[in-house]
Amino acid sequence: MAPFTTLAGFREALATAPGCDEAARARAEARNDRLTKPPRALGRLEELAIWLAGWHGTERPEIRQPQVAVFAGNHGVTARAVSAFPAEVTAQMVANFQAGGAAVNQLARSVGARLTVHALDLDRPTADFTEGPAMSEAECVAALATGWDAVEEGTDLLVTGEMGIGNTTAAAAIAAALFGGTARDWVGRGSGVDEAGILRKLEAVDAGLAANPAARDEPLEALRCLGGREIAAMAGAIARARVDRIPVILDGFICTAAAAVLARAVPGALDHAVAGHQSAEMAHRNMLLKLEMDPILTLGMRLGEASGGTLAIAVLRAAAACQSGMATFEEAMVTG
Ligand SMILES: O=C(O)c1ccc[n+]([C@@H]2O[C@H](COP(=O)([O-])O)[C@@H](O)[C@H]2O)c1
Ligand SMILES: Cc1cc2nc[nH]c2cc1C
Repeated sequence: MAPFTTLAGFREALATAPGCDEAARARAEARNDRLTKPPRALGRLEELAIWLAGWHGTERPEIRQPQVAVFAGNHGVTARAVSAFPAEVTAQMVANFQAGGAAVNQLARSVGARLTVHALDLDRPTADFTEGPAMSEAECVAALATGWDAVEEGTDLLVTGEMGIGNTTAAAAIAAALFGGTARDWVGRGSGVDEAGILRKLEAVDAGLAANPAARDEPLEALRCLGGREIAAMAGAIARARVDRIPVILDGFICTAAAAVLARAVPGALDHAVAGHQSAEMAHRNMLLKLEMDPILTLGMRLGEASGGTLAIAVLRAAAACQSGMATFEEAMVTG
């Protein structure tokens, strides 16, 4: 069970998390130097393998039990017509995930990952954040705890993702609160809203920032006041993974906004996380730049539901396979 009952308690749990296994990381680096390839010829794969080694605590990491956790929530701000789709689609897509018919089901199967789906109070949307906080502290803590508890025993790589009509508006508002700027800097098309919808999103984000001044001062207040339950749950799962030294692959724009809350709340909170991909959502690139994260894939995806992060499991697994399975120069008797 989650070891916190307040936002301050959550922050404390995250702040006292251990770092990676530095000795294992150093051994992995030394092993990588002896593998049969010119130095750094595997590019980013080498960096990813060494990072994974540190969090797995072994110079030969292996991904055996990847978990893809998808969280769903509904947003009061959808009353302001900020999405191309109606709010009912959130619950309908949860049913689709459960029946195996969504993109993420196919992607998870193709990389051999276990998919878990977590619907958070879909019949009780958050409050419209243009009028005040989206969640009470108790609601936000409950959503963080759902995410925390969703990480399964034995998981050795976690991907977090979401489903929530209206949540690109919430994520844009969180980004503006954390990184500064106005709605213009962070609002994009989401699931495909038209020009008039973009104007309503811009108005909603600016109104949300004005109605929730504390959001700019305290990252967890940004989450509570502007976020949604699925966004808080992703933050909870990512934090739990940090505490248990489980590496994480982030998905797209909304997932990165959830992660950014943690990075702003506690320095080093995302040391165990990599960006799985860069979404086509306009401001995702800038959010990743602010977090100094280099996405593994850039495929023009903007689906959410953990899709891009799940695909990146294949790259991490390949990186681990090279690090762990390649022969050294001595073993293969190759002149180094
Ligand atoms: O992951 C992304 O970068 C991403 C970009 C645009 C849209 N989405 C998905 O679309 C939904 C939110 O879009 P919207 O237009 O309703 O705010 C939500 O279910 C997300 O999973 C996801
Ligand atoms: C159909 C649909 C599927 C999704 N999957 C994740 N977000 C989504 C948003 C929509 C609208």
